[in-house]
Amino acid sequence: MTNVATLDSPAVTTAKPKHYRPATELVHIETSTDPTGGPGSTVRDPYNAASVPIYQSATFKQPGAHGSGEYDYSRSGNPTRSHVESHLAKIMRAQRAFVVSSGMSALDVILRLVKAGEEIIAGDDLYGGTNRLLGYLSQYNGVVTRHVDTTEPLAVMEALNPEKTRIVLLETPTNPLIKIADISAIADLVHQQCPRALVVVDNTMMSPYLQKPLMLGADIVYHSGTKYLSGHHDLMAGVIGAKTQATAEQLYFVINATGCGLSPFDSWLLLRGVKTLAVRMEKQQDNARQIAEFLINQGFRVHYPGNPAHPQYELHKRLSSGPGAVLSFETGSTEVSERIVEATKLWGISVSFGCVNSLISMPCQMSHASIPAHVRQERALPEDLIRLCVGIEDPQDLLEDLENALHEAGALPRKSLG
Ligand SMILES: Cc1ncc(COP(=O)(O)O)c(C=O)c1O
Ligand SMILES: N[C@@H](CCSC[C@H](N)C(=O)O)C(=O)O
Repeated sequence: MTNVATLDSPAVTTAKPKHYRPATELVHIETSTDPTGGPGSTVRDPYNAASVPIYQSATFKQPGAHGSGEYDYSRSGNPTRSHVESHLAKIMRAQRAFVVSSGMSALDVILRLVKAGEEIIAGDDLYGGTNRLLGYLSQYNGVVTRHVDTTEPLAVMEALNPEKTRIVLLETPTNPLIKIADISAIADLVHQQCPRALVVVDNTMMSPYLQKPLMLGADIVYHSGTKYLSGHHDLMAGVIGAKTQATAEQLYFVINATGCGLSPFDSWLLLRGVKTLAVRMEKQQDNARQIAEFLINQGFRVHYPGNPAHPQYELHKRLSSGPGAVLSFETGSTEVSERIVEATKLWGISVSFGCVNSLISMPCQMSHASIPAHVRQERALPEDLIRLCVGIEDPQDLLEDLENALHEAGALPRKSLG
């Protein structure tokens, strides 16, 4: 059934997988010893291995001169990669999923669906690397991005151009200001006004455990698999979910043509990580709620969708099943923020998030440093912003370490805002 040289990728089935509750679904990997795959399974394992094997092979021998084997070359398809892709398709409620070498490479694959002269609409608060890639397309490929406030569906609507808009790219919550975009309302508007446009959601901060954008009207969802999906900062990966077979085929073509499919070993690591997503996310989120509450009580301006004072608290509750474990806060002084970051002992000073360890960073100097200072200023990204990515440690230790750092930096006591 495979046609690796052109559009279709190997090991694909149209069978509908059985759905369980989220924590069960993450652990339960469907395989079959049936040579035809079996119901709900896209990948067969002749030996019934309890852990999906790593097919560390670049090529696959063919049954004859005309090829026709299910796999021929790992750039085009690999059984370990197929396993994780079919598992993630089920979890994201996607028609098809693809795993690639990083979150940025997932976005790169998606953006290749846009031709010169067409336009992208994206947020004005978004990950620095995303901003950089969009800037590159504008400079070298003739694809302009209009940055708007995606917390306002009307702002998106006003930027839509039925002839030109090809992609509306949403991050929700945004990195690092944790703003929320109404995926459903925006998807409805876009589909009515620009039937050719695709609504693409970067769901990295939520993971499919907390939010499923394809069920909210998005056409494509992607994640940095480097973050929650793998959970241990021991690999780089990108995960794409497509709502329709037609979109999936276009994406697969680019992945095969450019060669960014995830390696067998990293596919295996990603699959192992995904199984514990529910327990990690529940614990990290629980810890994050406590940290946010502590900071709010100290009078800091905290950005966290679990905070009832967050301007889109109710909207986020409608879109997702939880606030997640990334928050940011302002201190009022870049120097004070630097001192806080450097005074922590348990919180690692590091970019990225979604790891079992807690991390602290200053976005303007780290993850978002590639956005020029004047653009950061125009977009009101505070230079003193501290981002916290909460891990699975004992929350009391995290709170004590943070409180000590705040004292050491001279950031406490502050007047409580109540
Ligand atoms: C929201 C968001 N999307 C995408 C990416 C890109 O992912 P990766 O680092 O895996 O390329 C990142 C971070 O790097 C991110 O924070
Ligand atoms: N030097 C890197 C910075 C990566 S930031 C990773 C992550 N998305 C985050 O928000 O912390 C780069 O230039 O991309």
